[in-house]
Amino acid sequence: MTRLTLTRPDDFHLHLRDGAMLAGIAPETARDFARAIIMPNLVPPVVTGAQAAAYRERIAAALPGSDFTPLMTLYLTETTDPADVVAAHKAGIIAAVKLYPAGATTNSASGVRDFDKVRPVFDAMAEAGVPLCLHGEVTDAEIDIFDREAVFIDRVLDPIRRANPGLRVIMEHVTTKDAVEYVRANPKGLGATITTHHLIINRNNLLVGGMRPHYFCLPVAKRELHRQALVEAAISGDARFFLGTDSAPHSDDRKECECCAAGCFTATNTMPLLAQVFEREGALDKLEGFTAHHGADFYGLPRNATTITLEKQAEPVRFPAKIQTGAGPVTVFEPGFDVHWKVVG
Ligand SMILES: NC(=O)N[C@@H](CC(=O)O)C(=O)O
Ligand SMILES: [Zn+2]
Ligand SMILES: [Zn+2]
Repeated sequence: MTRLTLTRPDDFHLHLRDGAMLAGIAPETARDFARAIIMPNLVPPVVTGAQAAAYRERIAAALPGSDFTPLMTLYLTETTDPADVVAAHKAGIIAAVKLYPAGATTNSASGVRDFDKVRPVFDAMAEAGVPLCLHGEVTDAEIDIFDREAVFIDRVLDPIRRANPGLRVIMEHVTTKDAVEYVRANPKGLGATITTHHLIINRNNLLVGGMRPHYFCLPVAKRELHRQALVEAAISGDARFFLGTDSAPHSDDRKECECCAAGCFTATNTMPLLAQVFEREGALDKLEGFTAHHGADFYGLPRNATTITLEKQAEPVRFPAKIQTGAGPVTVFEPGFDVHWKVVG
């Protein structure tokens, strides 16, 4: 197959940032994607419906003439007002609420420490049908960073789901076989996003032969067997697994320094990279479900009516190495293998 026309994809986990960075990188997503779930971890975070509405306006202003639709989220804190969440969802301002355990990742200091404190919000969300997106890692100093996702499932996620069986939950950017197995074993109300980069790199790519700051993200890439479990889930056709790129731009000076910020930037080349990965697995026929159908169905959104076309090139395709923004250059994720697919329409 050399030409592939798919329903236009959506990105169910995206960082667009704000200000000059937003202006510089938003077109990279809007070029290929119809919609994206926009992460609220700005500084300060997006915590109220009014702030989400204002952020949505700033995104629209950064994309003049584009029909891209940002699907907004609220950043859950221990003082979030359940009534504000429900009202913002009812008004069509937000599509979901995002839970960051305090300290788990970039800009998560205002996240949740005591999960009991947000029970009333979960109850209201379950009642009103508002989905919960999770950064699923514990933050306890004694837990090894490579085990933090698996421990989160047992200690935090499973208890939340038992206490609120009606809550619809999306485990974001899953990185382990454990997470894939947990989703498979819990058929009701549970979905998971998988990033582009976690389908491509394992922890050796991050650490062998020198540390690669542009491969550092959270949750950190795991062993090869986990990457393989993610690929199997993505190409399985199982509708509970869908694309959330977690494209998370940081300017090069924040990546190439003593304390490198976490995040990989894949907005520019995600669809060609995924086509390459799915083709390698003999699963190009599963790419449309993963990138365009499963997530929309999970969120109860209509599937996009427009399409995207990818074409296989004889020569490897060259993508820009960096996107220049008013907030500095951002390095585009480099997969470490030749990519022959190109978006042509
Ligand atoms: N994934 C990351 O490594 N970083 C994200 C935050 C997140 O999604 O955890 C960011 O905002 O930079
Ligand atoms: Zn995260
Ligand atoms: Zn993220």
